Amino acid sequence: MSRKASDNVEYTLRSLSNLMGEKRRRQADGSAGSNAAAGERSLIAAAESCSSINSQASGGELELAARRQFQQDETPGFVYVVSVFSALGGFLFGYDTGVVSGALLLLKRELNLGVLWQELLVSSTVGAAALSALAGGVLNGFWGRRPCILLASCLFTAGAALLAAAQDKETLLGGRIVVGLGIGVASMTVPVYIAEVAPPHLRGRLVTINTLFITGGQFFASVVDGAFSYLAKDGWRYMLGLSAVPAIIQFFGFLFLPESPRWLIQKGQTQKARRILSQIRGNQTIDEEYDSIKNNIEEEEKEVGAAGPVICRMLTYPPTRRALIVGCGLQMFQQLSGINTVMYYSATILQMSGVQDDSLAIWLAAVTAFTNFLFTLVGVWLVEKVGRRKLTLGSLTGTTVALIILALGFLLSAQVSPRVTLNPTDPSGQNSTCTNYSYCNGCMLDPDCGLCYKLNKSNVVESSCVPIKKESTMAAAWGRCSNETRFKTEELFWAYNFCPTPYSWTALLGLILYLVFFAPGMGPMPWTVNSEIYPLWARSTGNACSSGINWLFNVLVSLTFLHTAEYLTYYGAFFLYAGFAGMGLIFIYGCLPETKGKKLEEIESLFETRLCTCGISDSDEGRYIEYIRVKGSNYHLSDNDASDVE
Ligand SMILES: O[C@H]1[C@H](O)[C@@H](O)[C@H](O)[C@@H](O)[C@H]1O
Repeated sequence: MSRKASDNVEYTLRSLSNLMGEKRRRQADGSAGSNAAAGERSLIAAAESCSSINSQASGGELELAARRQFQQDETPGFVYVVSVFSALGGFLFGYDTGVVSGALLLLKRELNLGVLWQELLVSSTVGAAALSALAGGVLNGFWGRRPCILLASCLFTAGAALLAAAQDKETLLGGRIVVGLGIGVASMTVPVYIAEVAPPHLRGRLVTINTLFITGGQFFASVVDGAFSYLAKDGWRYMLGLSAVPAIIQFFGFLFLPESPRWLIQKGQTQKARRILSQIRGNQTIDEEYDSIKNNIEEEEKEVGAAGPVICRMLTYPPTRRALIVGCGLQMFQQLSGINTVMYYSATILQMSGVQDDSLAIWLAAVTAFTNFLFTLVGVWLVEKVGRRKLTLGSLTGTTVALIILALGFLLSAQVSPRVTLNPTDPSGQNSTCTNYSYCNGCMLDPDCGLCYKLNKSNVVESSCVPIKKESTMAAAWGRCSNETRFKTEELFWAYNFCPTPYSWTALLGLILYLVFFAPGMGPMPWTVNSEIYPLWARSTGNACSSGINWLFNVLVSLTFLHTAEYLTYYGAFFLYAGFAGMGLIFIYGCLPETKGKKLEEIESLFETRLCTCGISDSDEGRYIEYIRVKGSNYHLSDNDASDVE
């Protein structure tokens, strides 16, 4: 379809040289246009090959023209400004989902929150995000991308204000729901918007920057949590209220930033779209891009029709149905690989591996979040080099192996679980299940108990299983480990959620490998791929559904983790995630096509063949076929020989 569309376009000699240069550039360095020097070389080469078309033109003139063209081809900085301002939505997504764990530590003491309320404050946001991501599809279609981003920043600001000023838990819940509504709209709109304004050779990188901002937001949140954790009174107000700052910056920034030109063309506002497109593309010629978007929209309408709800049209039209399955599958497997539980339990895993200082725990979470951020940066760098498919496959393979190592770490720890040697009695005379366990393993799996012990060299001695404090898992309710200051003076250790064993380093290795592999691929690619696989008419709805699936599985995995660990033990839970990741690997191998370097309008054709045949057509990956019309004649650009052109 895109090929037909481009057939209609009259190409000038200049755009022909451009296309040839682009193709050579891809062949030369495998990275579409990212390497400036290679780009320049290829354009000069294209100009040289064009010299046989126009025998009068001297080589010098052509070289000059090619150089001029190359300068024009440089991506204008405005695209980066637009992307960074939109990605603030990603930052807020990361910040608001990450900050709550630290805030809860203070909140539960100050407002006397029970477990139910703590869970409500965490999952209400994710639940609201799931709903508003779905609703965001309709809003994006009707209003456009820009108003949706403005709406999200208003919701973020209002939510932050409510949270910072809250006097009771009900207001807190309201604030968390408002923030969740903002997260949902932002999570589906921002990738779509960036993909629609970015030039094809930078699209993957710019959309991936949004995920970099998500993980950056999570890291920043953990630092803020650490910094304000010392402020026992009202520290949580700063933690939760601070997100208003980037939200306000984004709001005012977006008052001056443009609507997506693709959405405008779809709505018939063609003059405005042309103006914005040339603004975004700097001084490059936009006719080619504009025509291809416009023709594509017209063809789509002819083929699919415009009647009936978009989701029904998507499901009945095979290419979009397939794209939807791939997009939702990617988001589902991202969450089923357990990223949010691994992040959440990272402090425990690190403690388990020998970091005994409890006050360090909160900073350890920051180290994990930073690793996630750092390796997402690697993803930004790799996405236009190796492409989406290879990056996702490599990432998920490593993630699966890391999950197995993590599970083995927990398994080994459980198998050499230390014996409980002391059985103290509860001073209040209440019976607790904790004192009944004879091995640490049972004690660890009971969420109400912890192990208090001493170390003789590296052997656990004088151990007892006792109930945890109601307000904190950092100490015991009574006995030797009830007073944190005694830990140091009496050389006592407290283990909640883990058992001290010589094999704990295996879990640490698993955790590090997990983040190193997950962050560059499985973290960002589901968002990036979803922003580009749907045709314009289905883009908002497709992204709304897949983001909704992401949030739904996020809530599902986090809420079920503790129960899963109780029934299957910790290692069982991580083996289960490894199983899901393995299934995801098969799915991605079979179904995810490569979209690198393609125009958004070309991507639909990747889903024209039967679903899950991408693995088979792997060998076609590098092939680049384009039919163009040069002054009335059709040429096959893969015969990239200027002497063919008359
Ligand atoms: O892509 C993001 C990212 O990887 C985050 O670290 C994670 O918390 C989110 O759930 C995910 O959607």
